[in-house]
Amino acid sequence: MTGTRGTRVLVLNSGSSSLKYQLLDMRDSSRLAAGLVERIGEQTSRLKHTPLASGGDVREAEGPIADHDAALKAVAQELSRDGLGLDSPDLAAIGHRVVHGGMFFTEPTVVDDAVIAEIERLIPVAPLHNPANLTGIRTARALRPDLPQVAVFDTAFHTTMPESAARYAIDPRIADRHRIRRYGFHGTSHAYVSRATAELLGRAPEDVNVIVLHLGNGASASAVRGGRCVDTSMGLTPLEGLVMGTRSGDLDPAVIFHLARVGGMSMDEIDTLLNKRSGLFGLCGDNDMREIRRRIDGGDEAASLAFDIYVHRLKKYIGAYYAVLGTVDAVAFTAGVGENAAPVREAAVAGLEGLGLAVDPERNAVRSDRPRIVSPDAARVAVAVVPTDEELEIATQTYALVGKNT
Ligand SMILES: Nc1ncnc2c1ncn2[C@@H]1O[C@H](COP(=O)(O)OP(=O)(O)O)[C@@H](O)[C@H]1O
Ligand SMILES: CC(=O)OP(=O)(O)O
Ligand SMILES: [Mg+2]
Repeated sequence: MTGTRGTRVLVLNSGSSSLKYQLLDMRDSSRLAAGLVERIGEQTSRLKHTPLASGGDVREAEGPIADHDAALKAVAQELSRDGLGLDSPDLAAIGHRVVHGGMFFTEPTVVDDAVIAEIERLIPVAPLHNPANLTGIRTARALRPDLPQVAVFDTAFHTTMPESAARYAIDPRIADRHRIRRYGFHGTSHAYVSRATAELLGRAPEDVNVIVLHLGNGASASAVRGGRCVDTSMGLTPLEGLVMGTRSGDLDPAVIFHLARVGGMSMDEIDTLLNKRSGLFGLCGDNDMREIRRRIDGGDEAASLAFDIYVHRLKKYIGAYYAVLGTVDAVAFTAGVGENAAPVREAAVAGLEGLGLAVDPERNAVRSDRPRIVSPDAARVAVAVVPTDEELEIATQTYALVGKNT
C-alpha cells in the first residue's frame, strides 16, 4: 500500500462493448464525474462525459475507439480536462466491476498478479464480460501502478446460496472437475437493492425477505432471505434464467444438441445465437424495451409476443422464489427495464393477487428516480421500484477495503 490519503474512488464498469465510469468523493459519496463509452470496437463509438463537480456541459464525442484500453485512455483524458485526472493525489483507489469471480472470490479484493491470473482463468465462463474487465484492470494499473485497484465481483453476493440451489443435478465428480455450478451474477446490484428495499420498508435487512428483479440488458432474479442470497436465476454463466435483451435465458439443454446434430451448427455459432441473437432481439429484432413498447402500441404482433414471453418467464421466477422464501415482504424491480417500464411491472404481477401481489396503476405510472412502493397500501407484499446503483456500491466496498488496508 502506498499510504495514499485520497478520498476519491474511480469506478469502472466494463461491459462487452461499453465502459461506464463514475468518480466519487467518498467523504459524502458525491459524484464528481460520470460517463459512458459505447459501441467500443465499432466505427461509431461514442463517449459521453458529464462533469458533475464543475456543473459544466455534458461533452459527447463520436469516432472509432478500438478497444477497452483506448476507451479508458479517452476517459482519463476527459477527466484530466476537468482537473480530475488519474494522476490526482486525491484518488484513493480504482474499483472495478468484475463479472465472474468463481468460488474463489467472496469479497472485494485488492488486485495483484495472482488475482489477475484467476480472473483470466474464468474467461471461458464469462466470455462477454471478463476479458473487458481485465483490460480495464490492466490499463488502469499501467496508468497508476502505485494505486490500489480493487475488484468487486458480481458473483460474490451469491456465494451464500445453499448447495441445493447452487448445484446442477449432474454427477458431482464431473461438476467439481470442471467447476460447474450455479454462480449467479449482478450480485452487487442484488445486494444493494435488497438492502435499499429493506430501508424503504423501514426495516432491518436481516428481518425481510425480498425478491429482486434486476432487468437491464442482462436480467436476473434473486431470492434474498434476511439479507443473504438463497437463490438466483443466472447460473454457470450469465445465460441462464430470465429472457434478456439478446440472451435466451432458460431452455431445454437438448436444444443445443439438436441445433448441432440436426441444424448442423457449430458450438461457436450456437453460443453466439443464444448469447447475442436471442432474447427480445431474437424474438422480434429489437432488444430495447422502449422500442418494443412503441411497436406494441402500433399493433406489432412479433413485439407483442416477445413482450408476453418476457413477462411469462418473469412471472414464473416470481412464483418460484415466493416458494423458495416461504414468506415474502417485497418484490423489488430494478435496472433499466425494471425502473422504467411500468407495463412490465404491471404484467409481471397481474393475476398474483392470491399471493398478495398487486400494483396500484397510478403509483406504478409515476416516473421517478427515487425508491418507491407501487402496490396498494393494503397489499400483503410490497411491490417496489428501487433504482440500483452498482457504481456507488462498488465505490463503497472499494473505499472500505482500501481504508482497512492503509
Ligand atoms: N424509459 C424506458 N422504458 C423502458 N425501458 C427502458 C427505458 N430506459 C431503459 N430501458 C431499458 O433498459 C435497458 C438498459 O438497462 P440497463 O440497466 O442500463 O442495462 P445494462 O446496465 O445491462 O447495459 C434498455 O435496453 C431498455 O430495454
Ligand atoms: C452479468 C451480466 O449479465 O451483466 P450485464 O447485465 O452488464 O450484461
Ligand atoms: Mg447493468
